[in-house]
Amino acid sequence: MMDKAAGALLPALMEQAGAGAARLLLERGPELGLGEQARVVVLAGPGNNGGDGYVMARHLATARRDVTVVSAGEPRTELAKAARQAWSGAVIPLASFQPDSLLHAEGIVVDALFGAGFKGDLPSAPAAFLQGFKHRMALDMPSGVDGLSGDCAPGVAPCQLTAAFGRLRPGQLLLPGKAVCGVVKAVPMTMPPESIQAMEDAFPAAILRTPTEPVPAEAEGLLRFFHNAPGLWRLPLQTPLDNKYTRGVVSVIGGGVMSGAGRLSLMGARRSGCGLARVAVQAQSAMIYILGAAGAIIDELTPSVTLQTLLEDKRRHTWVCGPGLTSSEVMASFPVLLAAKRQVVADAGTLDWAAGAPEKLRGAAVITPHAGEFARVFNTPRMLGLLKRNRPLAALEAARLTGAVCVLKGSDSVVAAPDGRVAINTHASDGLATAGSGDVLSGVVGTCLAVGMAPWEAACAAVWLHGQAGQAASAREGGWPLAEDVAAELGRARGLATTLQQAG
Ligand SMILES: NC(=O)C1=CN([C@@H]2O[C@H](COP(=O)(O)OP(=O)(O)OC[C@H]3O[C@@H](n4cnc5c(N)ncnc54)[C@H](O)[C@@H]3O)[C@@H](O)[C@H]2O)[C@@H](O)CC1
Ligand SMILES: Nc1ncnc2c1ncn2[C@@H]1O[C@H](COP(=O)(O)OP(=O)(O)O)[C@@H](O)[C@H]1O
Ligand SMILES: [K+]
Repeated sequence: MMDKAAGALLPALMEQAGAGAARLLLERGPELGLGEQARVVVLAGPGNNGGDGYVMARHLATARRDVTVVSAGEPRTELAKAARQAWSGAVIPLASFQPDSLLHAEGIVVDALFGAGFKGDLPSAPAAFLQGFKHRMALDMPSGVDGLSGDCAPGVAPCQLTAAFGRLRPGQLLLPGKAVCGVVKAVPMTMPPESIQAMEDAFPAAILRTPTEPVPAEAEGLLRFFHNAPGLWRLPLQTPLDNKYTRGVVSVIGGGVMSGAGRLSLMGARRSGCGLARVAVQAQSAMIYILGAAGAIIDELTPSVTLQTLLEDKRRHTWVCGPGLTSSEVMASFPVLLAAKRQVVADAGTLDWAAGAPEKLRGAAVITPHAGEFARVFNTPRMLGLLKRNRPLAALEAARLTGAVCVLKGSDSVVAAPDGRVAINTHASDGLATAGSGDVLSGVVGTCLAVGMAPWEAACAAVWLHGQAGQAASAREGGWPLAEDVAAELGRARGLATTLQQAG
């Protein structure tokens, strides 16, 4: 709960939000196709989002813009009431507003109906009102979008521009919300640390912390969001004292039948900078790995050299288990690795092996399901519901059920740790939607773990490196890279990450 002193800061925040949103509209109106004299209609809801709308209207009027406020309900909060009072223009009840075809085509509606406080179904009259306009700008969120998950209620009117207040919200970055926010622009807000805390208290857990922002002790263990970027984690730099072992050893369980996935994972690990990568594979299938990667060591499994034998080498602490593996290959390796207390990245075949039985993954350091794999492992109605409507919570719950960090892959990957940290990754490329790109990622996670990073930081770093490599490979290949092209960019991605993390 917010204390009194923190509460006293909120009117100033609303003033900054409304003034900043007005400035944003004035600056970006021409890009939205609005003329100099375009009329602005603010649809104000009953909460503080509506309050922001009244403040914005006041600033637009001061800037001599033609602005009309339409009310979709009397203000209910003290803040919104004060903002309403400070607005000296008329307020037209929604039911009395007269439609006007010119206004609808050439003006813009500001969606100040609901923001972070939206719950349930979108009322049809205000939703239809918003939809009637050609141009729309949202304050905080387009009404009907859940600020935490990006879930959209039926009837959401997509906006071309969304003003984010001080901080981004998860729902502005996660699909489907991201798709209806249009361009999201942060309205800078001067916030002393007390106001950051006040905002967090006002909207629990639904703003994104920047990488360098400290987490207050009382937030430890609670759900909290971060934007994934260098600085949130730190990759080790190269030093003259390095040798291949200090850079980390990654071992991959190689599939006997489907070798491509394991080879891509190997490539991901090597290209992202591990000092040594090895593959453990049944002897009869070893040749493809031997011919495919001159710099890797291939350990041929025979009745006399078993996985247990390889595990006697304590330097081989990090393993990738899953890409290209059949269930029997997983059964013969994954439990053995866990019993030997190794750090394991569980992907692909290992996830399929754990279908309907997430407890089988307990002991893994990181799991990397895409939505289909997630649905197979966590197949209860509750988890399937979360997967559909709240990916951050789905990933968090998966992390808590398995004790592993969960990377829920997609165009908006989320990385959740059992302790409540959830990173949202927006640094990626559609070019990554190509077969084998996830296999590459599992190898990168392996490298980040092998070099000594903690599992959540390792997974976040790997997702960012993979995203950066995806962007670079897409640029190089005209938008259509292969997984191999993505892997080829990982060294440069790591170089960039280390530069950026030092700058941050
Ligand atoms: N307090 C602060 O520090 C700041 C708040 N800000 C604004 O405050 C907003 C959040 O304010 P609130 O918590 O008041 O929430 P909202 O203004 O988003 O909405 C809450 C109101 O809408 C009603 N409501 C919610 N869902 C409904 C539905 N489906 N049908 C009908 N009525 C529904 C609720 O009963 C409540 O009256 C943010 O989105 C942001 O715009 C900004 O001013 C920035 C600073
Ligand atoms: N549209 C997209 N934008 C950004 N990243 C994407 C997109 N589509 C897929 N990805 C990323 O590409 C990878 C695909 O992994 P996965 O589905 O496991 O593929 P595969 O099994 O073929 O290796 C994941 O890391 C995912 O986050
Ligand atoms: K809104």
